[in-house]
Amino acid sequence: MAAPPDDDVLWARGLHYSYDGSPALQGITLGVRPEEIVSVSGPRGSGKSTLLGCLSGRLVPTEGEVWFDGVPLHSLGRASRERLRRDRFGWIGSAPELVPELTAWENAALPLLLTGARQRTARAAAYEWLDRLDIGDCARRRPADLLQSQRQRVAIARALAPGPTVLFADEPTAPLHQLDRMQALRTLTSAARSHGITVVLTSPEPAPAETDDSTGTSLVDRCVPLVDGRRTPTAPRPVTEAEGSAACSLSA
Ligand SMILES: Nc1ncnc2c1ncn2[C@@H]1O[C@H](COP(=O)(O)OP(=O)(O)OP(=O)(O)O)[C@@H](O)[C@H]1O
Repeated sequence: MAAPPDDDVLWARGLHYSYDGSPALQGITLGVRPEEIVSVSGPRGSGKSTLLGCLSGRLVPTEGEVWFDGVPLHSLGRASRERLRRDRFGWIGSAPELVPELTAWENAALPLLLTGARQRTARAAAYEWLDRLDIGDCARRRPADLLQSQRQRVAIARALAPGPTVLFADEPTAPLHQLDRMQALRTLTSAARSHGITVVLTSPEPAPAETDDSTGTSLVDRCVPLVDGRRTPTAPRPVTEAEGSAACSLSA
């Protein structure tokens, strides 16, 4: 078995995944460099969520390999995989799944508390991220008292507060309005960049949201288009602003 390239923090080769015999991924190979922000795009059912699931250790591929930082995720036992996910990965889903009984800061602090951090440390980190995401004044409110866009920011704070090496975000802006979408994506990508966090996110088609309307710049470094569980040709990296938006829209 060939070792993964040294310069990729996350590397997958020949990934296949089937649901009850129906193929969702059909031989995906993909490398992600440290601190890179990659968007996996494609139409509904193209396998984006399944790919993210396999890369993040939520799903075990039917066939193929996933390596993270030199560790073969695909062959780890369940307990080691869960530990690695907890300690090194962050996850944001398309719906902000917050604990309704907890306040915003308690939700954001939860993963840190679960890894044994002291309450004071977890609270400080939670407040810091909520502030950074411009929702510090919502810290004491419960999810039901927040707007959807604020809840999604709490979910982003919760994913970033433990300082993951890789953040996986499955259509993180899907439930938001167009304006909130761009802002949430800008917030997420700039927070990740400033903290050296690698990001793999999925983006639906049509209307990938990676190009910042206000500046015309691409918020992601690279788009990986999928169709029917396979990669389609993609732009070389690093992409320029024009290439970034073209690569995303071409794959529609
Ligand atoms: N839990 C499941 N059980 C059975 N089939 C599934 C399941 N999840 C996904 N699939 C199927 O696998 C294929 C890929 O689905 P996947 O959700 O990964 O695609 P996607 O690109 O993320 O789609 P969407 O944008 O709709 O979320 C689809 O044909 C889908 O119907």
